[in-house]
Amino acid sequence: MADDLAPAASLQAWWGMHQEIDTLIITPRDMGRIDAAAAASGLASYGLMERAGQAVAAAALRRFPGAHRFVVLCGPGNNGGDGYVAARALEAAGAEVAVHALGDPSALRGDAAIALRHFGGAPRALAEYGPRPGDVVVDALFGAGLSRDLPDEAVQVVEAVRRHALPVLAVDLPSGIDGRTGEVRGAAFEAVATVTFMCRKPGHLLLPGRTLSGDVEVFDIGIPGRILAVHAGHVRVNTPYVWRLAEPQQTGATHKYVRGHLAVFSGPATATGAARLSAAAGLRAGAGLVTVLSPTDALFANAARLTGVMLKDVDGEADLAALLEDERLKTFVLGPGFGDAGRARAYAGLIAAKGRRLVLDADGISAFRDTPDALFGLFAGGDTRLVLTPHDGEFARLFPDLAGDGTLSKIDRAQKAAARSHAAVILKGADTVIAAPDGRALVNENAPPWLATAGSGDVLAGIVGAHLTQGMPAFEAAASAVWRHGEAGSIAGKGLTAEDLPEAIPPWPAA
Ligand SMILES: NC(=O)C1=CN([C@@H]2O[C@H](COP(=O)(O)OP(=O)(O)OC[C@H]3O[C@@H](n4cnc5c(N)ncnc54)[C@H](OP(=O)(O)O)[C@@H]3O)[C@@H](O)[C@H]2O)[C@@H](O)CC1
Ligand SMILES: [K+]
Repeated sequence: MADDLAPAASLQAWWGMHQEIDTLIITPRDMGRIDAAAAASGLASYGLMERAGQAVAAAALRRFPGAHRFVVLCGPGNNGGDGYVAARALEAAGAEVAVHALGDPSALRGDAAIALRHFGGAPRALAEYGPRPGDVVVDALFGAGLSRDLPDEAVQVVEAVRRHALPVLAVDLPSGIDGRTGEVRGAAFEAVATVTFMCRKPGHLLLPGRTLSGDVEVFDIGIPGRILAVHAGHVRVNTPYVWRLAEPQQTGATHKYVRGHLAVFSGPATATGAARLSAAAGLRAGAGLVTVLSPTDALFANAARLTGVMLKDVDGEADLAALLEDERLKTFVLGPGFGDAGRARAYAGLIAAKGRRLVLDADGISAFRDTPDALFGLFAGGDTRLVLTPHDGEFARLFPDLAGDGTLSKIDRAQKAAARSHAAVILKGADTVIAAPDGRALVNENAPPWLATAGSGDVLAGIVGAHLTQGMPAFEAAASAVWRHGEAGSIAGKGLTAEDLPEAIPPWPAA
């Protein structure tokens, strides 16, 4: 089709070759591979630990100038090793330092054992730590290697530190946060700040890890970018960097039909507002033309409140089939306020059969709760033409097994769902994840908390539709829509209502 302006395959290749370190999100497993590859390339691994620990000490001194005492809690692995380096550096800076170890320090291996030797002091047992006012806790118990729930001894310290409201600076990750999923394993420190190395991990971006990590400082300990790039996986932060090449090109000569025609299905007379929000957002986000397709009984309700958006009555499959004869109608938004599940399934079937693109949201998603495979089959062939925009509840309707699998991270769930459904999936939340059927995934972080308001999802669906109908590939259309939606939330500001959002959608960022 003429709307395939940027072929998905070349964007995929670009993704593999251009890796801005700030955008990488690396799982603990891949970070382990990176460590191993760095060591195999001749990079002295203790040097990495030394730089990591020094960075932690520098952050502690900078952030907590009024600390009476730094209490460094060291675990049984390399996270503990970073802690011993930090303790040594803090002492060298003239600070008062107490070190407490989980487990037997003489059992430390490798670089962590070297770090303890350089520290030179004798750590006291973790259970002997008694919090005092003025303490700043440097948490080096567990980082990337946390493999099960925190041991009781550590849980007790987490609770004592919380009771005394002591500030915590976490090394790599707050202990208790699973770096792969962002979930809490038993208990976790709540850090004022976290110093991590080279790149952020999923646990820094996925909730609740995102909140518990506080400010995340990423420190470059000197692992070459070429090693990171080889093992970086397919997960990135959702920034314009990752989709800017797919932005719709607009010239002075761009005709409104070239910018694409978007159609949004309205619900019945009692539920028309959601579709109008989508339509208004679609127009503002750059669709050349937007039409609300309305049941006849809702025409007046819609007509009274639409400007700039066109209106057409569609009362069933025959009407829609006739409309689909118009090749310029490329993209549909189905679901906001739609209501009628049977009709939603029939409409989705027709749209798929005619090779059009579909944003399936809200009631459109729920309509397939008993027959998700039928939906996935509709869009199975060719380029990705379906975008699904579920929140967690809607996700569980289409993918109950994935929703119920506690071993999966939110990123894993979105990736598996995208592969299964042949759709770009926007798994919504404060930590929205966008995934493509080919395995690429993005975690979004620009949405302000007040964006979670009634109707906000309808606006997002409209922006996605606008991007699709301008020819963006589905994944890039979805990701950039989530980003612009987040920006709109910040621009509209605290106390916004969904009606404020379309006007606040910003222009495309400068390339
Ligand atoms: N990335 C980099 O480039 C660099 C990374 N560096 C640092 O290395 C850190 C990763 O080190 P790591 O792999 O040794 O893991 P870490 O978090 O110390 O824990 C592993 C130990 O804990 C144990 N253990 C696990 N869970 C447990 C539980 N619930 N309860 C009890 N025990 C448990 C586990 O025992 P096991 O599971 O084997 O029985 C093992 O002994 C990383 O976060 C960063 O700080 C820097 O030094 C510089 C370069
Ligand atoms: K830690």
